Amino acid sequence: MKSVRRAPPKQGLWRRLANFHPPPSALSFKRPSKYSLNPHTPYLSKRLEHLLTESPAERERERKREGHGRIYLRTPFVVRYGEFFRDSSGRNTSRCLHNERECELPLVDLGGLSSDDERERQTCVAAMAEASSAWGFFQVVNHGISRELLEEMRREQKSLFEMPFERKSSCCKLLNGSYRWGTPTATRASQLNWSEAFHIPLANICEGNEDPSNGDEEEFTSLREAMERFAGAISELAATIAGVLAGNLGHRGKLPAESCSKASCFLRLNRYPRCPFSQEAFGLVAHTDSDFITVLHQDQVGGLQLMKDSNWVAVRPNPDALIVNIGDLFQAWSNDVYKSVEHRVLACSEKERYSVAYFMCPSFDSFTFGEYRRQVQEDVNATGQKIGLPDSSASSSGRPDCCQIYRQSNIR
Ligand SMILES: O=C(O)CCC(=O)C(=O)O
Ligand SMILES: [Fe+2]
Repeated sequence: MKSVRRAPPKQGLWRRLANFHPPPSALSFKRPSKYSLNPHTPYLSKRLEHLLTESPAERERERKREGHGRIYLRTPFVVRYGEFFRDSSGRNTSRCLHNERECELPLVDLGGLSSDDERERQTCVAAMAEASSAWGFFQVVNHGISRELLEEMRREQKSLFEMPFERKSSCCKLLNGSYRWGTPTATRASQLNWSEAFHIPLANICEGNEDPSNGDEEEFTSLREAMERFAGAISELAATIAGVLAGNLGHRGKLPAESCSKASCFLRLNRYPRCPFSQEAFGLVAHTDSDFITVLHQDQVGGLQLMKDSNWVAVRPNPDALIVNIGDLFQAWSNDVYKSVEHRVLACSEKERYSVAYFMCPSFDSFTFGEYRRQVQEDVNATGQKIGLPDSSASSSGRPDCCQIYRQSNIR
């Protein structure tokens, strides 16, 4: 496997990828390094320690209190990051992020793909291709994933996040090392993700319960089964969509989807806790996805925004639809025909929000996805941006986050 050569700025990996129409290849994937849970300042740590070790009964009491309006006071997010939202006099600062225009994303009925009528099929393909170029995002209905499966996945996701804070970081083989919360490197509100997530390679999900000595595994059987079914269905959907979009560009042979292995694709379970500083906090800061294509199942709370014609627009949730977006690799692979568009999630004070994202990350003959991620990270560190992205105005300091480099945007 050749290593990735550092390319000069302006050309960089991005341009090389753009001219690269890859045959599928074996993928060597490197697991993400273990997430550090302890970026806490000393004067907060004692309190946090207490929070981390609170008993289930204590958590229950806390939940009840939340229900009676005494919310947020002791959550790890507030303890760790509350100081970002106070000015020097100790007052809460306030800046409103919530007045963006709401939009209806292009909606594609995937039923058209299996139509006997060739024109109908072509209309469906054209709608996806058009949206991928003009928006980088679209919604799909009649996507073939049953409502039951989506609901089951959401139920399992919720009970997973219900676990005590400390358990989430080290609970079992299935999840170990995949939990992250907040943004350990953040030094101000604009860099902070007010969210927690499990970022799980498909290989982990499909491994099965191989180590019966690990008592935790049993507890997660229903989660694993739901994830396995969900991952199977959503990866098939992503491969179909990627194949159709690649076919539309004239790539009829081996498609990138075929070079995806279970080790190179991820499920990311996101939870956005209620946030007392929602006027100025991000659930997820502005970023583009570094993968090939992402398929997202979100709940009805809302908060996802994307960049359209240099403005942020809010995506109105549609209960029947999944959201598809183009990642950096697909933009490069398509010679910029399809766009990897910046998006972000706003925090919400009223309701917590859940989403599940599937990241399709193929590999190529000359480099692995892990190498690609490292190169992107180097580019971000050296130049402040992902080389070749259209928006060069963002001042950034990114960090690799499996499938993403979060670009710290100029928004204050
Ligand atoms: O939760 C969402 O709506 C978006 C999630 C996302 O952009 C991501 O995980 O990369
Ligand atoms: Fe994303």
